[in-house]
Formats: sequence, C-alpha cells, structure tokens
Amino acid sequence: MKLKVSEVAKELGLKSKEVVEIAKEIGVPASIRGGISPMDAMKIEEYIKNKHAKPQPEKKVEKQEPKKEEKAEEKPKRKRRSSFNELVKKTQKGIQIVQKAPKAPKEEPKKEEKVEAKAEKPKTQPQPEQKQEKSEKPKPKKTKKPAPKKHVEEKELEINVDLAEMDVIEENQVELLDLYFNDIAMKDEEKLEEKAKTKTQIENQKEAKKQQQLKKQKAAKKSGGITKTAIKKKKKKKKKEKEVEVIKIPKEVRVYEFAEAINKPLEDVIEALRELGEERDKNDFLGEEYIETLAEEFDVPVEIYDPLAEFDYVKKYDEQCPEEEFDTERPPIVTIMGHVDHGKTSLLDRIRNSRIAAKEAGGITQHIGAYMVEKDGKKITFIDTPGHEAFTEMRARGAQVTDIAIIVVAANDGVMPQTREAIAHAQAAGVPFIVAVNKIDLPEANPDLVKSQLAEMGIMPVEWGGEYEFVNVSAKTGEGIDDLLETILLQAEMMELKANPKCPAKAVVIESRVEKGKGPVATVIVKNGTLKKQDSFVCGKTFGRVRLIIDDLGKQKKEVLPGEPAEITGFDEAPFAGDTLVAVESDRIAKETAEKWKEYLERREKSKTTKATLEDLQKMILEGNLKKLPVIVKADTQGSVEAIKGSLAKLKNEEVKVDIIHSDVGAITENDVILAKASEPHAIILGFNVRPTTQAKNKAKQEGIEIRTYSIIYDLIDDVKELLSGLMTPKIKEQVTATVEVRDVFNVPKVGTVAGCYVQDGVVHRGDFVRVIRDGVVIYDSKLASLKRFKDDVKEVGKGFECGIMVEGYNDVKVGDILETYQKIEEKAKFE
Ligand SMILES: Nc1nc2c(ncn2[C@@H]2O[C@H](COP(=O)(O)OP(=O)(O)OP(=O)(O)O)[C@@H](O)[C@H]2O)c(=O)[nH]1
Repeated sequence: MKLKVSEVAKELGLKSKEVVEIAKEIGVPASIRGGISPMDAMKIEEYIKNKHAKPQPEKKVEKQEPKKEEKAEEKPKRKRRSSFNELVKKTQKGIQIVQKAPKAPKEEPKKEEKVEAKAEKPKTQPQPEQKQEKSEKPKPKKTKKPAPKKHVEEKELEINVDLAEMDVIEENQVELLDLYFNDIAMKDEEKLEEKAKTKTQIENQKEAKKQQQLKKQKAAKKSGGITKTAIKKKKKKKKKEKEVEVIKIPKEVRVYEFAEAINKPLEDVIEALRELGEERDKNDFLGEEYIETLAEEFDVPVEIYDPLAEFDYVKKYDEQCPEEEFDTERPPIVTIMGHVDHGKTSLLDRIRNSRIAAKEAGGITQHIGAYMVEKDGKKITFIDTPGHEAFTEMRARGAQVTDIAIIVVAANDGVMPQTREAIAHAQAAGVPFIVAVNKIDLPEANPDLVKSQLAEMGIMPVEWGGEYEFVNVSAKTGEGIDDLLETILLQAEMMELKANPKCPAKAVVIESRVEKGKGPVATVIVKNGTLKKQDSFVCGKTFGRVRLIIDDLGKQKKEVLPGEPAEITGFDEAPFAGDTLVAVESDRIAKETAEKWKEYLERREKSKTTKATLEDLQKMILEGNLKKLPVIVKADTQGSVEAIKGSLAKLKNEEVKVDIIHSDVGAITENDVILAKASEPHAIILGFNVRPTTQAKNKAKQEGIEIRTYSIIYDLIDDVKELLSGLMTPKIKEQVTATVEVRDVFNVPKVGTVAGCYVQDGVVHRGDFVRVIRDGVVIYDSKLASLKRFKDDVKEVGKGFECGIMVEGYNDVKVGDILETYQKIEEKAKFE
C-alpha cells in the first residue's frame, strides 16, 4: 500500500516537494505520482526527528531524567507504531504535527506557568470559549518560507494540542502522544505541551485586545466617526478574503490551464514540475496529486472538482431513488455463460421452449438477447450471452447487469478455458453463480468429473460441503431444467432482489442495432423504476424519447417493470451495450445531459492521448515498427462491433497488428469506402452481418478498396489472421544440400584457393551457401564462389563425384575440412 506524498507531507507539516527531497536525500523511493510506502514515510519522520533531536544539549536530558522515569512507570512500555496509516488515524484524534511559528520560542512560558497549567489538567470540564477560539485559529502552516532544503533544516516539530479536548481525554491524549513520539524524550513532550498552552494564552490575550479594539470601533461608528484602524482592518479583511478565495480546478486539467487558473506564469508551473522531477509540456494533463502539490507550492488554495459529477445522471438518479426505498420484489437477471458448444443456447432454448439455436448462422449465438420465463408464478430474466471467446467483453458487461450467473459445463467435455474465464468474470463482478452440468443424457457424460475439476479450483459443490449449487441438466431431454429454475429462484430469494417501481426508470442496454424504418433499437433491462412509453431519457452519449416498447415475445407494451427486458426505440443514435439509460423530466434535460456527457467523454479520450507515460511512449515507439493492417469494421449490432473489435485487438505480435480505423453499426456505406481509401495503406472493410450499399460497392470497385463480408465470426477472424500472415516477413529456413570433404588444396595465383573436393552426401549447387567445418567446428560461413568439374563450371555435382570449390572470401581451406553446402528457403510466415 502506498500513501499519497501530499498526505504524508501534511502530517509532517512539510511541503510535498520537501518530502520528495528528503526521500531523495535518505535514499528512499517517493514520488508525487507513485506515492510513498508507510515504511518510508516513517523513515522520513525518523529523519526529521533525528535532525531536531541532535541540537538538544545533553545537560537538559539529564535534568529531566527523573520525570522521564516517573512517566515510564505510569504507562506501559511504548509500542512502536506499525504503520504510517496508524499514525494518520491517531493524528486525526486530535494531535497535529505542525510547523513551528518562527519566533514562538521567545514566548516560552516560565516554570510557574507550566506548573499552573499542569495543575489545571485534572479538570474534566472543557472550557467552551477556549475551544472555540482554538478551532478558529488558523493552522500555523503558513509560516514556512523560502528555499525548501534550508527550510527543512530550520523546521521543528511541535504538537498543537487542543486544550479543551485534552482536558476531556487527557489520559488518552497523553497515551497517543506517547505512542506517537515514542523516541522523543518526555521532556520534549512537556516542553511541547507548555508551548501549546502558552500559545493558547497568547491567543487569549490577542482575542482580548481584539475585543477592545472592536469596542472602540463600535463606539466610533456610533459617534459617526471612523477610526484609522477600522479602515486598515477593512482593507486587511478584504485582502484576506481575496487571499483565501479557493480556486476550483477540474480533476483533469492541462498544465497551461492550471497556470491560467491560479494566475501564475506558465514557465513557473513547468519549472515547479521540473523541480518535482517531472518534465511536462504545457499541454500535458496534471493528475490530482500534482494539482495538490503545485497548489501547495504556489500557496494557492484549490478545490479539485470532478467535472463529470455535474452531469453524472446515474449518480444523481441513485441519490434520488436510493436503494433503501426499494420495496418491491423484482425478477432476478440471469446470465448463462460457458465454453463454446457446451449448450448455452440449447439450454435457454429448452427453458423457453423455442428453438433459437437452429436459426442462428453457423450454430453460434451472435449477439446478446434477453428473455423472460415464468416458474411457479415467479419470473426470471435471462440474458443469453454468446459463448465464443470473441464475446468476452460483452460477457463481462453482461455480468454487470446480472444478479445470478449460470456456468454451463458439458458433462462430456469438462472444464474448458472459457469455463474458467466465465467463472472469473462472475467472480470479478461479485455475481453468485450456479453450475449447470449439461449434456448428462450422453453416455460418456461424467458429471462427477466436472465437480472434481471445479472443486480443484475452489468451486466446491454443496453436496461435498461447499457452497456452490451444481445442477445436472440436459438441454436435449429437459432433465433437470425445473431443478435449475428452482435453484435460481432460491438463490434470488436469498438475495432479496428489490426495486421501486414508482421511480423513474433506470435501465441497462444489453445490445443495440439500427433497423430500417425503426432507427436505433436497443434491448434494455430495467434495473429500477418503470420505463414508460413517451419517457424522455438519456443513455450515455445518446438520448431520446421512448417510442415503442416491445417485449421478448414481440408484443407491444406500454411499460416495462423492474427486472424485465424489452426492446425500445426512440434513440437519436444507437447506444452502447453497457450504457445506462435513465428517464429524465424532459427532452431538453435529456439532450443537454447527453451532450455534456459526450463532451466529457471526448475530452477524456483526448486526454488519454497526451497523458502518455514513458512506458506508453516506449510502446508507441516499438509499435512504430509494427506493420499495421488497417481495417474498418461494420456490423449489425453494437454488441457485435464491440466483440469483433475486442477480438481483433488481440490479433497482434511483435511484427504485425490490426489497426481499427473505424467501426460502427450499420451497412457499409460510400463514406466507409472513402475512409478506407484515405488510410495509408488502404484499409480493408470488414462487414459482419451487413452488406455494402450499391454506391459503396461501385465506389469500392472504382477505388480498388476491398470489402469482405461475413456471417460467422470465426471466418472473419481467420481471414484477418491470414491477412496478417501476409504482412509478416517470411521465415527463412535452411536446407542442407550436401556434405563435401576437402581432399586437396590448390593455390591459383590471382584467383585464390581452390579446394579439390569429394561429395560425400547430397548434391552441391552453384548458388549454394557453404559452411567450412574444421574439427567439428564451423569456422566460416559464406557462399560458393565457383563450382567446377575439372575445368568446367557446372550447375551441380552429386554424391560420389569430385569437384573444385572456391569459397567466397575465404582462401584458408585446408585438407580434411568439411564443407556443408546449404540453401535458404523462404517460408511464408503464419500468424498464430
Ligand atoms: N446430447 C446433448 N447435446 C446437447 C445438449 N445441449 C446442447 N447440445 C448440443 O451441443 C451443441 C452446442 O449447443 P449450443 O446450445 O449451440 O451451445 P452454445 O454453448 O450456445 O454454443 P455457442 O453459441 O456457439 O457458444 C449443439 O449441437 C446442441 O445440439 C444436451 O443437453 N445434450
């Protein structure tokens, strides 16, 4: 765990920069961005303490010794603090380490005062006036001054204890002090206490003076006059007011925007960042930590706000319709997950008594659908999550709306990679799950194997003493289906899933698409409230008014209740799967909120590009050498777009990657072709369950742009893999052609060394490469310079024949050397 540097600095009464500097000095890692470990924070604290402990004269220590012993008797041995966190907690209880006001020691109390103060301690009644005064007192932090390093040395630790509080919790307080400064001699504590008390007394005196002056002013005012002091005061007050004016800074702000906001020269801000070890450009974004640190550095009070909060419509909704007011039971929302072909669609199909699986292209579920079933008068909403790996992202989203997950495992196949993945998704989302062991009708079915495989992963079945429900089912015969539904309802009952139908609606988009005549259509599941026709709504970047509500059976409805799915129309654009829809008072509010949200997301997107860390940069540089395959993805539903994008993003290796330059829902248009043409190299357009318009087709022909369409996702991915393979550098394989023995060597003047050879094995070719091997070691690797039979150049010489060979660039061939001739064969690389 890391602590924020600014927090540590605050606790130590230092500036963040100073903490970083000290850390550097004592060799512990601390940075504004990375924070500091509690251990290292303690080291810094120790360092400061030691620094201040040093100058204390030894004599004093001796003098105070008896008292020290006395205290030691009263209290158990001081424990060492285990973490800086603990320190933070303790400090919050009333102790603060603050910087000492520069000249305070002058006003140190006399011995008698100290005794007096001590004598007052046992009083248990707090003195309200004193307390108030104290709390109004500004923290003495402001007294710190110029050069930071020097400043650290000059600093002294002081305990600023609220006296009134001390009266009440004195015992506790002293104990805390004790724990806190376990290394500081008791004399210091007392001294510090005295100082604190003296301070209070000084404050009292000041206050009394102030009151007197106030009286004077009032009197002057009454008599119609105005005193000089009053004018001065007024001016001062104004100045002070100006000084404490808190500047609001958005959470994500660029360096130059920050400089403008705090009214400081940009160069100063950049320089301050440099001093903190950060090389930043004016357009770079500052993190919250840097905003805080810089504000401290420039001594300007800032308030960091989240611009998103202003139009976080979901948050607003949750505040208006709090969960505590959910009073009506709602159907559970169930997701079926599992490995490909383990029977998810068949299972849902069986549950609904319809046959979805047969209708789907290639037998694969292509997108998420949501359906409802009824069992014993109770409803269950099912989200049908497709099983292909490409849909992992959608599945992750599905799990977010899900109350209960069903993990389907085929009893004949057992736990597979996507079974584990599905479990991981459910666990990550904190969604309870039931294991449906499917295909138990098959003779080779082994449900116990599934149980033991999952038990090994910590998913222990209830009947084996664990907490996971396993239900044996057969989507084919219908066996166990009732049992599964009962288990779901039981689980739902335990979860007490409730909602408030009287609230405006809050729903989650499961999928969306654009339909001819209807425009954007989205499948949503209402999480709370009731979604009605004509409701104005905001849904991520989109907005609209509910025009049509169609239930899972294709019937038109007037409203959708909590936990129920429906398809709705009325969006201005297709929303994203996973977006939250919230009904709002008016179209105007819906539009405004959506626009602000869009603006925010765009801003955040932009900020991502400039927020590149060094790591990102290195990655980008490395990727610069990557060959990219630019593609445009068009698909029938938003869910498919997301899934394909997710899948394609994974297709990369150290040499090639897919570059998705555009993706959208809908047919392939002329614009897509234009965009593909604009890309360098030209992009390939991939259509999934969509086709190009006639204009797009013509344009593509004209511009030489390739459009490929698919209805099965595997094919799309395989095709892209093939394209990527084409981009990869072919692999070079070596093939040995012959082994040749050097039996004689001739030095031909002006030509070089010719080796008289005998081909032991294979066939030597004229253009072959050759390795010279002596005593089993390769001593030279080159090419054949010439290949002769007697005096003639030949193309090849076979096994058992003699030949003359010259090795390019090598004249040192010796009798007994072995020449290994070989050819380099190019092999097309394959993207795996
Ligand atoms: N014998 C038997 N076959 C089943 C059972 N359930 C599903 N199948 C068969 O298993 C194959 C895959 O079933 P699907 O329901 O398409 O599987 P899925 O998990 O939805 O597959 P994807 O949508 O591709 O992820 C089909 O041929 C089904 O007929 C079952 O209980 N018993």
